[in-house]
Amino acid sequence: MTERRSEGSAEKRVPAAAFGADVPERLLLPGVPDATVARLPVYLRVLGALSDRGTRTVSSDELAGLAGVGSAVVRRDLSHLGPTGTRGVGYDVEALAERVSHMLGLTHERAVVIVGAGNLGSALAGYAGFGSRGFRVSALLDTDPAVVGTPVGDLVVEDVAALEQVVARTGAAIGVITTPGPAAQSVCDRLVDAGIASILSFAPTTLSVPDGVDVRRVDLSVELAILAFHDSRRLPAELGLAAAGDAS
Ligand SMILES: NC(=O)c1ccc[n+]([C@@H]2O[C@H](COP(=O)([O-])OP(=O)(O)OC[C@H]3O[C@@H](n4cnc5c(N)ncnc54)[C@H](O)[C@@H]3O)[C@@H](O)[C@H]2O)c1
Repeated sequence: MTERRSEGSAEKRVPAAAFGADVPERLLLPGVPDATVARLPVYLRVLGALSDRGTRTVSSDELAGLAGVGSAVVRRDLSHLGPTGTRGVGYDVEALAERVSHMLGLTHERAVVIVGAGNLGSALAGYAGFGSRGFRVSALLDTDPAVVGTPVGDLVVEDVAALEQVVARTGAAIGVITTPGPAAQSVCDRLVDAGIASILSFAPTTLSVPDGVDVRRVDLSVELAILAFHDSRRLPAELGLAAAGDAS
C-alpha cells in the first residue's frame, strides 16, 4: 500500500518538484520556507504593477510597503534567490520579476484541470485572470449527466469517468478539486494516480496524499475567521476602550 501523508501534518519544506522541471538546478535552493514561497507571488504581482507603470528600480522598503510586509522579511525572502539587489540602488524591477518567476516555475504555461463543475468550479474555469499568470484551465469535469456536455466559457464539461485520459490529453500539471467534501478524497486519489502532483482543493475535507504530492487547501471561512479575529481586537481600541486584561 502506498504510504500516505496528511496535508499540513508536519512543517513543510518546498520540494524541488514544486518549481517545475525547467528551473535551473542552481535555483533549486533547499529549505525555502513555505511562508517565503507564499509571498513570492505577491512580490511578483507588485513587480508586474511597477513594470506596467514604467518603474525601473525598487528599494526593499518600497517593495515591502507595496507587498504589505516588513522590509527585513523582503530582504530575507529574496536572499533565497541569490544576489539580486544593488546596495544604494535597489532591485531592477524586470530582472527581479524574472528571477521570482523562475523560482516559482512560472516560465512556462501550466495546464490545470478542474473537477467539479458546480458554482465554484464553473466560476474558476471562467476566470480570465489565470492566463496572464501562467495557468490555462484545460478541462472541467463532473459526474452529473445534466452538467456533462454543457459549455462553460470556452470549455465543454467532460465526464469525470474520463479523468485519466483528460489529464493525459491536456498534460495537466495541477488538479483543482471543487466537488462536495465526501467526493474529494476519491477525486484526489484519481488525480494522483493519473500523474498529477499538485492539487488545490476547495473541499472542506483534509486530504491524504502520497509523499511527493503537494496539496493546498483554500478555505475562505478560515480567512474570514482571521479577519474577524483582527476586527474584534481593533474594535475596543477604536472605541477608546482598554483591551481585556489591560484594565487596572
Ligand atoms: N474553500 C472555500 O472557501 C469554499 C467556498 C465555497 C465552496 N467551497 C466548497 O467547494 C465545493 C464546491 O462548491 P460549489 O458551491 O461549487 O458546489 P456545487 O454543488 O455547486 O458543485 C459541486 C459539483 O461537483 C460535482 N461532483 C460531485 N461529485 C463529483 C465527483 N466525484 N467527480 C466530479 N464531480 C463531482 C457535482 O455534480 C457538482 O456539479 C464544495 O465542497 C464547497 O464546500 C469551498
